[in-house]
Amino acid sequence: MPSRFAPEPSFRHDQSARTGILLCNLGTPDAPTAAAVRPYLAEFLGDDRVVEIPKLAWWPILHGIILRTRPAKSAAKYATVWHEKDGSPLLHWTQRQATLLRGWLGERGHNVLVLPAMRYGKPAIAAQLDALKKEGVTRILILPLYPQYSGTTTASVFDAVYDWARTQRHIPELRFVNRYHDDAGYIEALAQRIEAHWRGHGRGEKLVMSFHGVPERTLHLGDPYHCESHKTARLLAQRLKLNADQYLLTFQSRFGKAKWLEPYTEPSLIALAQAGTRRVDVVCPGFTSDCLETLEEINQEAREAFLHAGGQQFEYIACLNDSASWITALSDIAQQHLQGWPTQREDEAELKARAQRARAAGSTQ
Ligand SMILES: C=CC1=C(C)c2cc3[nH]c(cc4nc(cc5[nH]c(cc1n2)c(C)c5CCC(=O)O)C(CCC(=O)O)=C4C)c(C)c3C=C
Ligand SMILES: [Fe+2]
Ligand SMILES: [Fe+2]
Repeated sequence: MPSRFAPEPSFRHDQSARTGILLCNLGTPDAPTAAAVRPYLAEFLGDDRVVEIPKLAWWPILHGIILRTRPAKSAAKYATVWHEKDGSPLLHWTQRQATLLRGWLGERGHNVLVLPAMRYGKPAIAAQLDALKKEGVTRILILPLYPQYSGTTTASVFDAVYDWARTQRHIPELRFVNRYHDDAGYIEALAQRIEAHWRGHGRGEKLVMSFHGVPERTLHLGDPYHCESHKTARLLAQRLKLNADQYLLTFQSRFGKAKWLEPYTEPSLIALAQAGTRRVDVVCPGFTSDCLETLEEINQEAREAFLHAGGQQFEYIACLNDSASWITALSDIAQQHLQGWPTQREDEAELKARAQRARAAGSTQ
């Protein structure tokens, strides 16, 4: 009788257990074309963590309207940020973070595999979990690249991992990182990014911290995202010694007609320009990598709106990407959650020796 579980390699007594980290981000299309954006959007907007409207009502809107019109419009925007050699900025930075994280943990003596994964599109979470297992990984830390927990993002990554686990006979040990919105290293990495920009370009009258939005309803239903975004902003402002009128927290990327978290980024920038603010510096602390939402929506569309409304100078401050202070922070966060797992090279050597001793003892009995 065929098994409903994925085939397992034969169990090997002498195989040493390895640890892996899955660095998860949102996802991106394969190319900046309508044909490539359509399946990506179908997967993304078909996720009931992202759009909570009952399927019976949502499916005709998604498939009958949105997926007929939005892919071409989104593709045109993706084309403006797509890198000739590296492709999607989101994928590029996520891959780079995975490579650097493995290297930095390696320098600290940890022998761990680190793979990047995307919740929508490729490399898919299930495929990367399969790849880790193939490498003999038996413990996996799921590390989403979302500092603030949201049901729409963090929980959706976890869903994909649980779905994969349902297909496995031999499930690896799993750990999940929910959040690091108030982690001292993450705040420090953001502060250093901003200070470096100020050193090179001077300082604006207002620092606008723009976070991705979510429907306001989710806040009233218990989602911590709004509060965690506010805490990140407050800690960052404290670290930069900003008083309340020197910075502003806003939410961007509204989708659909429902009310999302306020204040909205673009109308706030227009209001600032109209009130006489000549220069703004804009940073996106909730995005650990530059992507469509930061490079196009903020650095192109929002810039245009601010300048059009009478603003004089718009400074976009790049995301954390592969900055050294961010990779250090990410390594610290990972290390904190790896505690108790034998990832140090000497731990592994000790485990191997113990297994050999046990085998030798067994053979004499
Ligand atoms: C439909 C509702 C959406 C919710 C809720 C949402 C939450 C959310 N998203 C991010 C991070 C990213 N979103 C990105 C793109 C993007 N987001 C939505 C919609 C929602 N996001 C859409 C439809 C798109 C695709 C582009 C478009 O057609 O407008 C991206 C960029 C991806 C890229 O390839 O560069 C990121 C990153 C967060 C953090 C979040 C909730 C907190
Ligand atoms: Fe989004
Ligand atoms: Fe957007």
